[in-house]
Amino acid sequence: MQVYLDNNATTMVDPLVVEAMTPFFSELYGNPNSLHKFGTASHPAISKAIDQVYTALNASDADDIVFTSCATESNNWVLQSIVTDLVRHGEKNHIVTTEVEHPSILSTCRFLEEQGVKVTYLPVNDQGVVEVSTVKSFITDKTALVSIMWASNETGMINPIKEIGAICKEKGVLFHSDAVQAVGKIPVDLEDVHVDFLSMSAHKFHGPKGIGALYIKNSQKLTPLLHGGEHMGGRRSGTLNVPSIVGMGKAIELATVNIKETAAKIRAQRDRLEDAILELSDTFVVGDRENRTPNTILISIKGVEGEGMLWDLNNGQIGASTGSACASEDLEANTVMLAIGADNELAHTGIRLSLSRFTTDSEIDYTIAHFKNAVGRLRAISSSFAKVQPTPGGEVQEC
Ligand SMILES: Cc1ncc(COP(=O)(O)O)c(CNc2co[nH]c2=O)c1O
Repeated sequence: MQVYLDNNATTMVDPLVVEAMTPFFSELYGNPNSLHKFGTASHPAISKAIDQVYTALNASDADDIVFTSCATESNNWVLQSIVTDLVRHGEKNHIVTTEVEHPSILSTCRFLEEQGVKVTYLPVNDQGVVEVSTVKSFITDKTALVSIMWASNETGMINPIKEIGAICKEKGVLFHSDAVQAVGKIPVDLEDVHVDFLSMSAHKFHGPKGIGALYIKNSQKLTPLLHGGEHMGGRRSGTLNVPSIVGMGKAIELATVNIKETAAKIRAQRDRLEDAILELSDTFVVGDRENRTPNTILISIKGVEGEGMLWDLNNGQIGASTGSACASEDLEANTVMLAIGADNELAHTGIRLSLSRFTTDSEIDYTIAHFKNAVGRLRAISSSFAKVQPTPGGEVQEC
């Protein structure tokens, strides 16, 4: 049996999405900007995909949805263009974000700091969530943008976006949320929650890789990151990736049409897996279940290196991760676990398991059995998990 539990890294493309995309590779393949019928033939499908994204986010017609190549591009676009529009020529020079954002936010902020932009990296609490009062206390009259992720890719923990958005609106500060791990997993209603910009990525909700989008409220001015054509109303140049745009539209529709029922099914499987693993001694899960995306577990197993556990799981045909794939190649401690106060040893023991609507009950059963055996094996050879075993004479010895 093969079990894929790394859906926060990327997901399988839903076969129904592949079916929707197929005609636009070799049949309706014209450039949508061409005036002939080969180009205009794809326009209805592009319009439908845009409508599917608007519907999924409950966005207003006054807002813009601009397709990008990925959420990394969307995040770079907002941060770099806010500097172009509000910092270089204006009185503002400050960005507020958190210590636990995705590298596409943190690395871009560090790049902007090299250009003189002031960035505040807010701490998170022991649940990995940023406190509303903390955000409020660091906004000044020089703050150009607040950028805070809707849900963590590492822990699944959900930030108080509605409250933060209300504060930003009240203070007249632009607010961006990287919602990559929220869209398609939990309800995102932009009539109910105020954000000026929102990033999303199709391959996180069973759409194709290489396509994302940026939501822009009320057509807010935002200098393009990519120049060189009138695509997407001059917002983002580059020939439209029609198959992937169609795929993103179909994927977001499938992911959100029954989102509450789907989330409940995934959560039940996640909780059963989590409960079983927590029966093991010296284990703990980051964050409470009520304020977490339904598919994610970041669990610490004392005495078991995360990479060693990944290797054992992989040998058992189970795919998981120690955190963001963007950082998985190195053997560094999990930054989020360090941020919530875990010591360095503990921060090396994090394993992230992320389910999807395609995860089956038998896959959960198999994972529970393998996980428990793996922990026993790995702890038996772990120097940091010394066991105290009674000897025949009753003396106790370290081993
Ligand atoms: C919160 C968040 N923002 C941005 C990105 C980048 O999205 P992309 O550019 O469309 O790929 C990711 C991908 N996160 C992960 C990729 O691999 N493991 C992860 O947790 C993410 O989780």
